[in-house]
Amino acid sequence: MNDALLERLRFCTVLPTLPSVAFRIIELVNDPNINLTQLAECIASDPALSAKMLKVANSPLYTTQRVATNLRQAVNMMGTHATVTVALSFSLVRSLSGHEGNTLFWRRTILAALACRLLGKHYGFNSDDLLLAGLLQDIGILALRSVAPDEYAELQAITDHEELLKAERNRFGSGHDEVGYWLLKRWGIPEHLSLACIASHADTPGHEAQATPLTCVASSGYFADVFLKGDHVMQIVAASESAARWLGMDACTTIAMLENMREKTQEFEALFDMCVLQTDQVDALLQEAKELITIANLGRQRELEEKTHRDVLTGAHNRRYFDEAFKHEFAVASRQGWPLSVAFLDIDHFKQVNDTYGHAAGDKALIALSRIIATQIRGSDIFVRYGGEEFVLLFPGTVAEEALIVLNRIRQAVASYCHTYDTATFHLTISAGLAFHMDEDMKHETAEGLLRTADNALYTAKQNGRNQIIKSKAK
Ligand SMILES: Nc1nc2c(ncn2[C@@H]2O[C@H](COP(=O)(O)OP(=O)(O)OP(=O)(O)O)[C@@H](O)[C@H]2O)c(=O)[nH]1
Repeated sequence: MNDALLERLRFCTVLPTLPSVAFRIIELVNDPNINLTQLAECIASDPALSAKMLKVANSPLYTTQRVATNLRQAVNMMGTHATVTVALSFSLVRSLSGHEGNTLFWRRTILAALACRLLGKHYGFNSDDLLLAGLLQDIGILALRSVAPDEYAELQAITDHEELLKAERNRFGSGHDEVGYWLLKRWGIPEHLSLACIASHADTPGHEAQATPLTCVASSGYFADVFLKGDHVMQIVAASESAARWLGMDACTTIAMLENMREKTQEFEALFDMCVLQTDQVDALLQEAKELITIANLGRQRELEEKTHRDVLTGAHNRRYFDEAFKHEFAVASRQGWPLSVAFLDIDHFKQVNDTYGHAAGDKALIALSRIIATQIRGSDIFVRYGGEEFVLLFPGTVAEEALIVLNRIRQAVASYCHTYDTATFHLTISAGLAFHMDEDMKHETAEGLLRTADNALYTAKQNGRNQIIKSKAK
């Protein structure tokens, strides 16, 4: 930490300090032989804290079937560790918040602590430790305010937390993260908790996103800001980004966490005797954010699916898509007795195009041809690049005669199209074999069998001189 600031902190007589009960509790935290009786006695010495502990033990946050009617029972029910951390949390907030309970600082601190607790629960960490770490993470702000009240007052207008930290570093040489760490060490707070101050402002995770108690603290401030700042949707985006960066949490889970926070806020307000939420707009905004994220996710998923189902060169469906779709259409047609026409298409003498004009000209021709075919079919028809210069057309719900009309239309459109490449122009033709499924005399046992019939018909079309469609004969 900056030396000059350290000097000022050391000699400051009004630094925030904890009530004596909190110091005794810290001593107990560091004592490996701590027992529940000692702890209960320590808390009992502070009537306000005792009442609070009883309230906490019976609150929905610590739901158990039993009700604690006295402090001893409450401490027994919560166990040593939870009692220590919760008692420390409350005595800390009570003594430090003083008369300024509802300032932005305390509202953000309480909300961030709530976020820490819920994140801890979500990832299976000790949620009481995380609650306390969340409460402690910005304690350095109080220290800086005590040491330089006038100078700090000038930073008061900065509402963005990261901007505030930058301004502190400019003004004092160190920010509230380092100052907080120093203060907590001085109080004797265990290292795993005091590190929360530093973690809350680490620049980057330094490793791949991974949920740890410290990365929970690091993202908790962003969760709190969703409820505090005017531009909620931007804050939801920031919370979602930070949760992804630190914890690897997806956007839907982030929204669910925020909803959970919203639900639990009232209980928290009651426990800390503070009013932290000032707007009921949050509900509507969370709903809106949820819808936006769902739509974005669906869009992304569809885009991805589309990409994996399409041939890159021509945009036609690919073989992987066809295998699934064909199996499905064949099964539906067989079950319902619906007609299904299938055509195998092949470009005539395509090798000559490559050999004469080059592979790039062949590619361009494949693209043009695919466009022609795509414009001649219905949305329910399935156009597939089966491989190389071979294509398959599936016509669900279409009898062979209708499919034949479409195929001839395609054949004519292809034949009349003039391809250009550099200065060269050329024409192409296609041949196709058509097979049909579901008439009494044209039933196929399997999808593969149906495709084979179409392939055989294509072979006949080639044999017969190309540029023609052959409809397979009834068996
Ligand atoms: N440019 C280009 N050519 C391809 C692609 N895929 C396959 N081909 C070519 O398509 C040609 C197919 O040739 P063949 O199977 O001999 O058939 P054909 O010349 O069309 O003759 P017929 O089918 O008998 O009328 C080969 O030259 C392949 O290299 C591709 O993606 N791009």
